[in-house]
Amino acid sequence: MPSWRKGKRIGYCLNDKKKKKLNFQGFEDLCRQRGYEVIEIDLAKPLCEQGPFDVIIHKLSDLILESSYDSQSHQLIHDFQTYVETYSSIILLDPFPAVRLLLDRFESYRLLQDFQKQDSCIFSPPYVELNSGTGREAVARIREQGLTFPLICKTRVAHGPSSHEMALIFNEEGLGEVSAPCLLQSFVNHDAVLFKVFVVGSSHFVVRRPSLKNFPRGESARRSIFFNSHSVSKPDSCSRLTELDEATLEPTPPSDNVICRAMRGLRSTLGLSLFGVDLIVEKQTGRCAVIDVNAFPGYEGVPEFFSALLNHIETLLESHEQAARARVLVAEYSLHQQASHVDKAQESTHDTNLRAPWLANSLETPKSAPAESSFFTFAVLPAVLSRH
Ligand SMILES: Nc1ncnc2c1ncn2[C@@H]1O[C@H](COP(=O)(O)OP(=O)(O)OP(=O)(O)O)[C@@H](O)[C@H]1O
Ligand SMILES: O=P(O)(O)O[C@H]1[C@H](OP(=O)(O)O)[C@@H](OP(=O)(O)O)[C@@H](O)[C@@H](O)[C@@H]1OP(=O)(O)O
Ligand SMILES: [Mg+2]
Ligand SMILES: [Mg+2]
Repeated sequence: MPSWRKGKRIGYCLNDKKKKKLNFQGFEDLCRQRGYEVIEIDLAKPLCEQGPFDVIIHKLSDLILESSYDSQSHQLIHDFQTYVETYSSIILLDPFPAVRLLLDRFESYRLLQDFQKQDSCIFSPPYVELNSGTGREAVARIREQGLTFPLICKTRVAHGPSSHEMALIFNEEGLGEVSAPCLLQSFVNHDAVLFKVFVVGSSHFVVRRPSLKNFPRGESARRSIFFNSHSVSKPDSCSRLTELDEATLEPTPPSDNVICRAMRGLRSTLGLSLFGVDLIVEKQTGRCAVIDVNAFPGYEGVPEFFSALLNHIETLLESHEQAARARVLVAEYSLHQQASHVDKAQESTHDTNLRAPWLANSLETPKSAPAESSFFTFAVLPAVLSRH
Protein backbone atom coordinates (compact mmCIF):
# COMPACT_ATOMS: atom_id res chain seq x y z
CA MET A 1 0.00 0.00 0.00
CA PRO A 2 1.47 3.41 -0.92
CA SER A 3 2.30 5.61 2.08
CA TRP A 4 -0.14 8.35 1.00
CA ARG A 5 -2.99 5.86 1.39
CA LYS A 6 -1.92 4.30 4.69
CA GLY A 7 -4.17 5.07 7.67
CA LYS A 8 -6.08 7.77 5.80
CA ARG A 9 -9.54 8.76 7.00
CA ILE A 10 -12.27 10.07 4.70
CA GLY A 11 -15.16 11.90 6.36
CA TYR A 12 -18.42 12.75 4.65
CA CYS A 13 -21.42 14.85 5.42
CA LEU A 14 -24.45 14.44 3.14
CA ASN A 15 -28.16 14.54 3.90
CA ASP A 16 -30.22 11.36 3.70
CA LYS A 17 -31.74 12.29 0.32
CA LYS A 18 -28.33 12.84 -1.25
CA LYS A 19 -26.89 9.62 0.23
CA LYS A 20 -29.83 7.65 -1.06
CA LYS A 21 -29.85 9.21 -4.53
CA LEU A 22 -26.14 8.62 -4.97
CA ASN A 23 -26.26 5.24 -3.30
CA PHE A 24 -23.31 6.52 -1.32
CA GLN A 25 -22.84 3.20 0.45
CA GLY A 26 -21.25 2.02 -2.80
CA PHE A 27 -18.61 4.73 -2.46
CA GLU A 28 -17.95 3.83 1.17
CA ASP A 29 -17.45 0.20 0.14
CA LEU A 30 -15.03 1.20 -2.62
CA CYS A 31 -13.00 3.33 -0.20
CA ARG A 32 -12.84 0.57 2.41
CA GLN A 33 -11.74 -1.95 -0.23
CA ARG A 34 -8.77 0.34 -0.93
CA GLY A 35 -7.91 0.53 2.76
CA TYR A 36 -9.43 3.87 3.78
CA GLU A 37 -11.38 4.42 6.93
CA VAL A 38 -14.71 6.12 6.16
CA ILE A 39 -16.55 8.16 8.78
CA GLU A 40 -19.99 9.69 8.47
CA ILE A 41 -19.78 13.09 10.17
CA ASP A 42 -22.42 13.91 12.75
CA LEU A 43 -22.91 17.67 12.78
CA ALA A 44 -24.43 17.47 16.26
CA LYS A 45 -21.04 16.43 17.71
CA PRO A 46 -17.78 18.39 17.72
CA LEU A 47 -15.58 17.53 14.74
CA CYS A 48 -12.50 17.13 16.92
CA GLU A 49 -14.22 14.15 18.60
CA GLN A 50 -14.81 12.53 15.21
CA GLY A 51 -11.48 13.31 13.51
CA PRO A 52 -8.77 13.28 12.46
CA PHE A 53 -9.71 13.54 8.79
CA ASP A 54 -7.54 13.61 5.71
CA VAL A 55 -10.45 14.34 3.36
CA ILE A 56 -13.97 15.62 3.94
CA ILE A 57 -16.68 15.35 1.28
CA HIS A 58 -19.84 17.34 1.86
CA LYS A 59 -22.96 18.85 0.43
CA LEU A 60 -23.72 21.41 3.10
CA SER A 61 -25.54 23.81 0.76
CA ASP A 62 -28.66 23.89 2.99
CA LEU A 63 -26.64 24.81 6.04
CA ILE A 64 -24.42 27.32 4.22
CA LEU A 65 -27.53 29.03 2.89
CA GLU A 66 -29.25 29.05 6.29
CA SER A 67 -26.10 30.35 7.94
CA SER A 68 -26.78 33.79 6.45
CA TYR A 69 -29.95 34.21 8.56
CA ASP A 70 -30.01 31.48 11.23
CA SER A 71 -27.63 31.76 14.17
CA GLN A 72 -27.49 28.02 14.91
CA SER A 73 -26.55 27.19 11.30
CA HIS A 74 -24.11 30.08 11.32
CA GLN A 75 -22.39 28.60 14.38
CA LEU A 76 -22.22 25.11 12.84
CA ILE A 77 -20.66 26.43 9.63
CA HIS A 78 -18.30 28.65 11.59
CA ASP A 79 -17.14 25.72 13.77
CA PHE A 80 -16.70 23.49 10.72
CA GLN A 81 -14.69 26.17 8.93
CA THR A 82 -12.53 26.81 12.01
CA TYR A 83 -11.82 23.10 12.33
CA VAL A 84 -10.65 22.71 8.71
CA GLU A 85 -8.57 25.87 9.01
CA THR A 86 -6.95 24.59 12.21
CA TYR A 87 -6.05 21.29 10.59
CA SER A 88 -4.94 22.81 7.33
CA SER A 89 -3.86 19.48 5.86
CA ILE A 90 -7.54 18.43 5.53
CA ILE A 91 -8.72 18.31 1.94
CA LEU A 92 -12.23 19.79 1.92
CA LEU A 93 -14.37 18.94 -1.09
CA ASP A 94 -15.32 21.63 -1.65
CA PRO A 95 -14.31 24.84 0.17
CA PHE A 96 -17.29 26.72 1.64
CA PRO A 97 -16.66 30.13 -0.01
CA ALA A 98 -16.64 28.51 -3.46
CA VAL A 99 -19.85 26.59 -2.71
CA ARG A 100 -21.48 29.73 -1.24
CA LEU A 101 -20.86 31.63 -4.47
CA LEU A 102 -22.95 29.13 -6.43
CA LEU A 103 -25.89 29.51 -4.07
CA ASP A 104 -26.43 33.03 -5.37
CA ARG A 105 -27.24 33.38 -9.07
CA PHE A 106 -26.30 37.08 -9.02
CA GLU A 107 -22.78 36.13 -7.97
CA SER A 108 -22.35 33.07 -10.14
CA TYR A 109 -23.75 34.69 -13.32
CA ARG A 110 -21.46 37.72 -12.81
CA LEU A 111 -18.57 35.31 -12.63
CA LEU A 112 -19.75 33.56 -15.81
CA GLN A 113 -19.93 36.93 -17.60
CA ASP A 114 -16.33 37.63 -16.54
CA PHE A 115 -15.33 34.14 -17.57
CA GLN A 116 -16.66 34.58 -21.12
CA LYS A 117 -14.53 37.72 -21.47
CA GLN A 118 -11.40 35.64 -20.80
CA ASP A 119 -12.46 32.61 -22.79
CA SER A 120 -14.81 33.09 -25.70
CA CYS A 121 -15.31 29.35 -26.37
CA ILE A 122 -18.59 29.55 -24.42
CA PHE A 123 -20.95 32.41 -23.65
CA SER A 124 -23.31 33.28 -20.88
CA PRO A 125 -26.65 34.70 -22.11
CA PRO A 126 -27.20 38.37 -21.18
CA TYR A 127 -29.40 39.07 -18.17
CA VAL A 128 -30.49 41.70 -15.70
CA GLU A 129 -30.61 41.40 -11.92
CA LEU A 130 -33.76 42.53 -10.15
CA ASN A 131 -33.09 43.16 -6.51
CA SER A 132 -36.45 44.61 -5.64
CA GLY A 133 -39.14 46.63 -7.25
CA THR A 134 -42.07 46.22 -9.56
CA GLY A 135 -42.70 45.14 -13.11
CA ARG A 136 -42.31 48.75 -14.24
CA GLU A 137 -38.74 48.78 -13.00
CA ALA A 138 -38.14 45.44 -14.68
CA VAL A 139 -39.35 46.91 -17.99
CA ALA A 140 -36.97 49.85 -17.57
CA ARG A 141 -34.00 47.56 -16.79
CA ILE A 142 -34.77 45.29 -19.75
CA ARG A 143 -34.98 48.25 -22.14
CA GLU A 144 -31.86 49.82 -20.67
CA GLN A 145 -29.86 46.63 -21.28
CA GLY A 146 -31.44 46.03 -24.69
CA LEU A 147 -32.62 42.51 -23.78
CA THR A 148 -35.19 40.95 -26.10
CA PHE A 149 -38.06 38.56 -25.36
CA PRO A 150 -38.53 35.75 -24.54
CA LEU A 151 -36.85 35.94 -21.15
CA ILE A 152 -36.41 33.27 -18.52
CA CYS A 153 -36.88 34.36 -14.92
CA LYS A 154 -34.83 32.57 -12.24
CA THR A 155 -34.78 33.12 -8.49
CA ARG A 156 -31.69 34.76 -7.01
CA VAL A 157 -31.23 31.84 -4.61
CA ALA A 158 -29.95 28.89 -6.64
CA HIS A 159 -30.40 26.09 -4.12
CA GLY A 160 -33.41 24.50 -2.46
CA PRO A 161 -36.87 23.51 -3.70
CA SER A 162 -38.15 27.01 -4.49
CA SER A 163 -34.99 27.86 -6.43
CA HIS A 164 -36.17 25.66 -9.28
CA GLU A 165 -39.41 27.60 -9.82
CA MET A 166 -39.01 29.57 -13.05
CA ALA A 167 -41.03 31.55 -15.59
CA LEU A 168 -40.87 32.17 -19.31
CA ILE A 169 -41.88 35.72 -20.12
CA PHE A 170 -42.89 36.84 -23.59
CA ASN A 171 -43.82 40.51 -23.18
CA GLU A 172 -43.64 43.57 -20.96
CA GLU A 173 -46.97 42.76 -19.34
CA GLY A 174 -45.51 39.44 -18.18
CA LEU A 175 -42.79 41.31 -16.30
CA GLY A 176 -45.48 42.47 -13.87
CA GLU A 177 -45.71 38.90 -12.56
CA VAL A 178 -42.08 38.40 -11.56
CA SER A 179 -41.09 38.65 -7.93
CA ALA A 180 -37.72 40.01 -6.90
CA PRO A 181 -35.03 39.14 -6.07
CA CYS A 182 -34.65 37.37 -9.39
CA LEU A 183 -32.75 37.39 -12.60
CA LEU A 184 -34.16 37.81 -16.14
CA GLN A 185 -32.05 36.05 -18.73
CA SER A 186 -32.32 35.97 -22.54
CA PHE A 187 -33.91 32.77 -23.68
CA VAL A 188 -31.68 30.89 -26.14
CA ASN A 189 -33.32 28.51 -28.62
CA HIS A 190 -31.48 25.18 -28.47
CA ASP A 191 -33.75 22.48 -29.94
CA ALA A 192 -34.80 21.17 -26.52
CA VAL A 193 -31.52 19.44 -25.72
CA LEU A 194 -29.37 20.15 -22.67
CA PHE A 195 -25.85 18.84 -22.12
CA LYS A 196 -25.04 18.36 -18.47
CA VAL A 197 -21.31 18.29 -17.84
CA PHE A 198 -20.50 16.64 -14.52
CA VAL A 199 -17.04 17.52 -13.25
CA VAL A 200 -14.94 15.48 -10.80
CA GLY A 201 -11.50 17.06 -10.39
CA SER A 202 -9.78 16.96 -13.74
CA SER A 203 -12.34 14.54 -15.25
CA HIS A 204 -15.72 15.36 -16.70
CA PHE A 205 -18.67 13.42 -18.07
CA VAL A 206 -21.29 14.67 -20.52
CA VAL A 207 -24.89 13.54 -20.20
CA ARG A 208 -27.73 14.50 -22.58
CA ARG A 209 -30.98 15.68 -21.01
CA PRO A 210 -34.36 17.03 -22.19
CA SER A 211 -34.73 20.79 -22.14
CA LEU A 212 -37.12 23.62 -23.04
CA LYS A 213 -38.42 23.76 -26.60
CA ASN A 214 -37.78 26.65 -29.03
CA PHE A 215 -39.92 29.78 -28.91
CA PRO A 216 -40.32 32.46 -31.60
CA ARG A 217 -37.89 35.31 -31.08
CA GLY A 218 -39.21 38.73 -30.15
CA GLU A 219 -42.13 40.02 -28.11
CA SER A 220 -45.40 38.13 -28.49
CA ALA A 221 -48.85 38.13 -26.89
CA ARG A 222 -48.25 34.74 -25.25
CA ARG A 223 -49.00 34.43 -21.55
CA SER A 224 -46.10 33.73 -19.19
CA ILE A 225 -45.35 30.07 -18.50
CA PHE A 226 -44.49 29.07 -14.93
CA PHE A 227 -42.65 25.80 -14.48
CA ASN A 228 -40.31 23.87 -12.21
CA SER A 229 -36.91 23.22 -13.77
CA HIS A 230 -36.89 19.67 -12.39
CA SER A 231 -39.95 18.87 -14.48
CA VAL A 232 -38.07 19.66 -17.69
CA SER A 233 -34.44 18.64 -17.39
CA LYS A 234 -34.26 15.50 -15.25
CA PRO A 235 -33.52 12.21 -17.08
CA ASP A 236 -37.15 11.09 -16.88
CA SER A 237 -38.78 14.53 -17.27
CA CYS A 238 -41.84 14.38 -19.43
CA SER A 239 -43.30 17.81 -20.12
CA ARG A 240 -45.15 19.53 -22.95
CA LEU A 241 -42.52 22.25 -22.61
CA THR A 242 -39.82 19.95 -23.94
CA GLU A 243 -41.77 18.81 -27.01
CA LEU A 244 -40.58 20.67 -30.09
CA ASP A 245 -43.30 22.20 -32.30
CA GLU A 246 -41.27 21.56 -35.44
CA ALA A 247 -39.18 18.64 -36.68
CA THR A 248 -35.46 19.38 -36.33
CA LEU A 249 -32.20 17.53 -36.54
CA GLU A 250 -30.54 16.47 -33.32
CA PRO A 251 -28.27 19.30 -32.17
CA THR A 252 -24.57 18.52 -32.42
CA PRO A 253 -23.04 18.30 -28.95
CA PRO A 254 -20.38 20.89 -28.11
CA SER A 255 -16.97 19.64 -29.25
CA ASP A 256 -14.65 17.89 -26.78
CA ASN A 257 -12.19 20.69 -27.29
CA VAL A 258 -14.72 23.36 -26.26
CA ILE A 259 -15.90 21.35 -23.25
CA CYS A 260 -12.36 20.55 -22.04
CA ARG A 261 -11.26 24.17 -22.34
CA ALA A 262 -14.36 25.51 -20.65
CA MET A 263 -14.21 23.01 -17.76
CA ARG A 264 -10.52 23.62 -17.18
CA GLY A 265 -11.20 27.34 -16.98
CA LEU A 266 -14.29 27.02 -14.80
CA ARG A 267 -12.58 24.61 -12.42
CA SER A 268 -9.91 27.14 -11.60
CA THR A 269 -12.24 30.17 -11.72
CA LEU A 270 -14.70 28.54 -9.34
CA GLY A 271 -12.15 26.77 -7.14
CA LEU A 272 -14.33 23.66 -7.08
CA SER A 273 -13.72 19.96 -7.74
CA LEU A 274 -17.30 18.71 -7.71
CA PHE A 275 -19.71 20.66 -9.86
CA GLY A 276 -22.07 20.43 -12.79
CA VAL A 277 -22.39 22.79 -15.75
CA ASP A 278 -25.50 22.99 -17.94
CA LEU A 279 -24.67 23.73 -21.57
CA ILE A 280 -26.97 24.39 -24.52
CA VAL A 281 -26.09 24.90 -28.19
CA GLU A 282 -27.65 28.02 -29.69
CA LYS A 283 -29.77 26.99 -32.67
CA GLN A 284 -29.06 30.04 -34.84
CA THR A 285 -25.28 30.18 -34.33
CA GLY A 286 -24.07 26.82 -32.99
CA ARG A 287 -22.39 28.66 -30.12
CA CYS A 288 -22.30 26.97 -26.76
CA ALA A 289 -24.00 28.74 -23.83
CA VAL A 290 -23.54 28.01 -20.13
CA ILE A 291 -26.88 28.51 -18.38
CA ASP A 292 -26.34 27.01 -14.93
CA VAL A 293 -23.60 25.81 -12.59
CA ASN A 294 -24.40 23.57 -9.61
CA ALA A 295 -22.27 22.50 -6.65
CA PHE A 296 -22.03 18.73 -6.09
CA PRO A 297 -24.86 17.76 -8.48
CA GLY A 298 -26.53 14.37 -8.81
CA TYR A 299 -24.09 12.73 -11.33
CA GLU A 300 -27.06 10.77 -12.62
CA GLY A 301 -26.04 8.86 -15.74
CA VAL A 302 -22.36 8.77 -14.72
CA PRO A 303 -21.64 5.19 -13.62
CA GLU A 304 -17.95 6.11 -13.22
CA PHE A 305 -18.69 8.75 -10.57
CA PHE A 306 -17.41 6.81 -7.54
CA SER A 307 -14.20 5.66 -9.19
CA ALA A 308 -13.58 9.17 -10.56
CA LEU A 309 -14.16 10.64 -7.09
CA LEU A 310 -11.79 8.21 -5.43
CA ASN A 311 -9.16 8.75 -8.14
CA HIS A 312 -9.44 12.48 -7.59
CA ILE A 313 -9.06 12.05 -3.82
CA GLU A 314 -6.02 9.83 -4.33
CA THR A 315 -4.40 12.37 -6.66
CA LEU A 316 -4.89 15.04 -3.99
CA LEU A 317 -3.61 12.82 -1.17
CA GLU A 318 -0.53 11.91 -3.15
CA SER A 319 0.29 15.50 -4.03
CA HIS A 320 -0.32 16.58 -0.42
CA GLU A 321 2.12 13.96 0.76
CA GLN A 322 4.69 15.05 -1.82
CA ALA A 323 4.32 18.66 -0.72
CA ALA A 324 4.71 17.65 2.93
CA ARG A 325 7.83 15.60 2.12
CA ALA A 326 9.23 18.53 0.17
CA ARG A 327 8.71 20.76 3.19
CA VAL A 328 10.56 18.28 5.42
CA LEU A 329 13.44 18.03 2.96
CA VAL A 330 13.67 21.81 2.71
CA ALA A 331 13.74 22.05 6.51
CA GLU A 332 16.42 19.34 6.71
CA TYR A 333 18.45 21.07 4.04
CA SER A 334 18.14 24.34 5.86
CA LEU A 335 19.39 22.75 9.10
CA HIS A 336 22.21 21.12 7.22
CA GLN A 337 23.20 24.52 5.78
CA GLN A 338 23.14 26.05 9.23
CA ALA A 339 25.32 23.27 10.56
CA SER A 340 27.89 23.85 7.83
CA HIS A 341 27.75 27.60 8.56
CA VAL A 342 28.44 26.71 12.20
CA ASP A 343 31.41 24.56 11.21
CA LYS A 344 32.80 27.33 8.99
CA ALA A 345 32.17 29.96 11.64
CA GLN A 346 33.85 27.81 14.26
CA GLU A 347 36.83 27.31 11.99
CA SER A 348 37.19 31.04 11.30
CA THR A 349 36.62 32.07 14.93
CA HIS A 350 38.72 29.28 16.35
CA ASP A 351 41.60 31.59 17.36
CA THR A 352 39.51 34.35 18.87
CA ASN A 353 36.69 32.11 20.17
CA LEU A 354 34.11 34.59 18.86
CA ARG A 355 30.75 33.37 17.39
CA ALA A 356 28.19 35.12 15.24
CA PRO A 357 25.10 35.95 17.35
CA TRP A 358 22.64 33.97 15.14
CA LEU A 359 24.63 30.82 15.81
CA ALA A 360 23.51 30.91 19.41
CA ASN A 361 20.33 29.13 18.33
CA SER A 362 21.10 26.50 15.78
CA LEU A 363 17.44 26.41 14.66
CA GLU A 364 17.43 30.07 13.70
CA THR A 365 17.54 30.43 9.94
CA PRO A 366 20.42 32.40 8.48
CA LYS A 367 19.31 35.21 6.18
CA SER A 368 20.67 33.48 3.11
CA ALA A 369 18.54 30.36 3.71
CA PRO A 370 15.37 31.36 1.86
CA ALA A 371 17.23 31.96 -1.40
CA GLU A 372 19.13 28.73 -0.98
CA SER A 373 15.96 26.86 -0.03
CA SER A 374 14.11 28.10 -3.05
CA PHE A 375 17.02 27.12 -5.27
CA PHE A 376 16.89 23.78 -3.53
CA THR A 377 13.10 23.51 -3.96
CA PHE A 378 13.11 24.27 -7.66
CA ALA A 379 16.44 22.92 -8.84
CA VAL A 380 17.58 20.16 -6.49
CA LEU A 381 14.41 18.93 -4.79
CA PRO A 382 12.65 17.54 -7.89
CA ALA A 383 15.67 15.34 -8.52
CA VAL A 384 15.76 14.26 -4.85
CA LEU A 385 12.02 13.50 -4.85
CA SER A 386 12.17 11.50 -8.03
CA ARG A 387 14.65 9.19 -6.29
CA HIS A 388 12.38 8.71 -3.24
N1 LIG B 1 -31.10 31.08 -21.04
C1 LIG B 1 -31.79 29.97 -21.29
N2 LIG B 1 -32.25 29.75 -22.53
C2 LIG B 1 -32.96 28.64 -22.80
N3 LIG B 1 -33.31 27.73 -21.90
C3 LIG B 1 -32.89 27.90 -20.65
C4 LIG B 1 -32.09 29.02 -20.27
N4 LIG B 1 -31.83 28.93 -18.97
C5 LIG B 1 -32.42 27.80 -18.54
N5 LIG B 1 -33.05 27.17 -19.54
C6 LIG B 1 -33.86 25.94 -19.42
O1 LIG B 1 -34.43 25.95 -18.12
C7 LIG B 1 -33.98 24.83 -17.35
C8 LIG B 1 -33.70 25.25 -15.92
O2 LIG B 1 -32.74 26.28 -15.87
P1 LIG B 1 -31.51 26.20 -14.85
O3 LIG B 1 -30.64 25.10 -15.26
O4 LIG B 1 -30.92 27.53 -14.75
O5 LIG B 1 -32.31 25.85 -13.52
P2 LIG B 1 -31.90 25.10 -12.19
O6 LIG B 1 -33.13 24.95 -11.41
O7 LIG B 1 -30.77 25.79 -11.57
O8 LIG B 1 -31.43 23.68 -12.72
P3 LIG B 1 -30.65 22.51 -11.91
O9 LIG B 1 -31.67 21.54 -11.48
O10 LIG B 1 -29.74 21.97 -12.97
O11 LIG B 1 -29.92 23.17 -10.81
C9 LIG B 1 -32.74 24.33 -18.08
O12 LIG B 1 -32.56 22.97 -17.85
C10 LIG B 1 -33.09 24.64 -19.53
O13 LIG B 1 -34.00 23.69 -20.03
O1 LIG C 1 -29.85 16.27 -4.51
P1 LIG C 1 -29.35 17.68 -4.50
O2 LIG C 1 -29.92 18.52 -3.44
O3 LIG C 1 -27.87 17.73 -4.53
O4 LIG C 1 -29.95 18.30 -5.84
C1 LIG C 1 -29.19 18.76 -6.95
C2 LIG C 1 -29.61 18.00 -8.13
O5 LIG C 1 -29.20 16.67 -7.93
P2 LIG C 1 -30.21 15.46 -7.91
O6 LIG C 1 -30.17 14.91 -9.28
O7 LIG C 1 -29.59 14.57 -6.89
O8 LIG C 1 -31.56 15.97 -7.50
C3 LIG C 1 -28.96 18.52 -9.39
O9 LIG C 1 -29.48 17.82 -10.48
P3 LIG C 1 -28.56 17.47 -11.73
O10 LIG C 1 -27.95 18.76 -12.21
O11 LIG C 1 -27.53 16.51 -11.25
O12 LIG C 1 -29.57 16.90 -12.64
C4 LIG C 1 -29.31 19.97 -9.59
O13 LIG C 1 -30.70 20.10 -9.69
C5 LIG C 1 -28.86 20.77 -8.41
O14 LIG C 1 -29.28 22.09 -8.59
C6 LIG C 1 -29.48 20.22 -7.13
O15 LIG C 1 -28.86 20.87 -6.08
P4 LIG C 1 -29.61 21.89 -5.16
O16 LIG C 1 -30.56 22.67 -6.01
O17 LIG C 1 -30.29 21.04 -4.15
O18 LIG C 1 -28.47 22.70 -4.68
MG1 LIG D 1 -29.79 23.48 -14.42
MG1 LIG E 1 -29.01 25.04 -10.88
